Amino acid sequence: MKIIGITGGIGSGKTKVMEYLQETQGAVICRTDEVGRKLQRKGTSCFQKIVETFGEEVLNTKGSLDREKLAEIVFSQEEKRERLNSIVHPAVKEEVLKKIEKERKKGTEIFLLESALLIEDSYEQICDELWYIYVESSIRRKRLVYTRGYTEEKIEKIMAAQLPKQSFLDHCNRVVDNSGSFAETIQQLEQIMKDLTERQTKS
Ligand SMILES: CC(C)(COP(=O)(O)OP(=O)(O)OC[C@H]1O[C@@H](n2cnc3c(N)ncnc32)[C@H](O)[C@@H]1O)[C@@H](O)C(=O)NCCC(=O)NCCS
Ligand SMILES: Nc1ncnc2c1ncn2[C@@H]1O[C@H](COP(=O)(O)OP(=O)(O)OP(=O)(O)O)[C@@H](O)[C@H]1O
Repeated sequence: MKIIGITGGIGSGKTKVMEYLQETQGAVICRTDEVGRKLQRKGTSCFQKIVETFGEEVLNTKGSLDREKLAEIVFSQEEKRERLNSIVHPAVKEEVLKKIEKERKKGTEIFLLESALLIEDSYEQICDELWYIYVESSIRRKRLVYTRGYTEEKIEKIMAAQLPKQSFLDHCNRVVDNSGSFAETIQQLEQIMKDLTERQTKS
């Protein structure tokens, strides 16, 4: 099974790329954002630790995590973000490793793992390749305001909490430039898949 890590800054199109490869290549996909969200549900051990660390003010009226409120805190204060990361990230990695084992046993050929934080969390050790989905930050800002209704301020703070372009370039094996139309991105993805198939045939 080939494990490919899909990374890049917020709003670079990682999910869109993964969904395309899921549809066209039958790849199995795993998003750490989603895994994290499940592990933070009311009543879980992560949830418990978050409430102990951040207090009940990060809960909504239903007693679940108020993600917007928590985002406000952790994207403004590095020390708080590190505390949240230290609660959530190890649990996410454990879950991801379980999923990988399950798919390996099923005979899955391509497993795609998506996160903005693959490099920080040393997923290089788990992935056979890392792909950097690159989009110029001004275009990412426009897409995030338009599609998610994020404020410019929120986007700025999240971007500041993520690695700069050069670090992604230093750690990734391939770069997909998704700044243009998605049709242009598809062309790059097809080229990469062709290269992967050729390498596999040769080895
Ligand atoms: C702060 C939280 C509650 C905000 O939740 P919300 O549902 O509003 O946003 P979501 O989780 O979809 O994240 C949106 C985007 O923000 C970026 N982001 C999220 N967490 C982080 C982080 N710790 N550092 C840098 N960027 C991050 C990613 O690009 C992500 O795609 C949530 O992001 C969180 O718990 N983050 C810490 C855990 C984490 O790193 N999760 C993601 C990978 S495991
Ligand atoms: N080439 C493109 N042209 C226009 N819009 C695009 C393109 N690629 C992605 N988008 C849009 O940009 C937005 C962000 O893309 P997506 O959600 O895939 O990013 P992401 O990298 O997964 O974000 P996050 O870091 O939050 O997980 C989405 O609304 C998506 O439809």
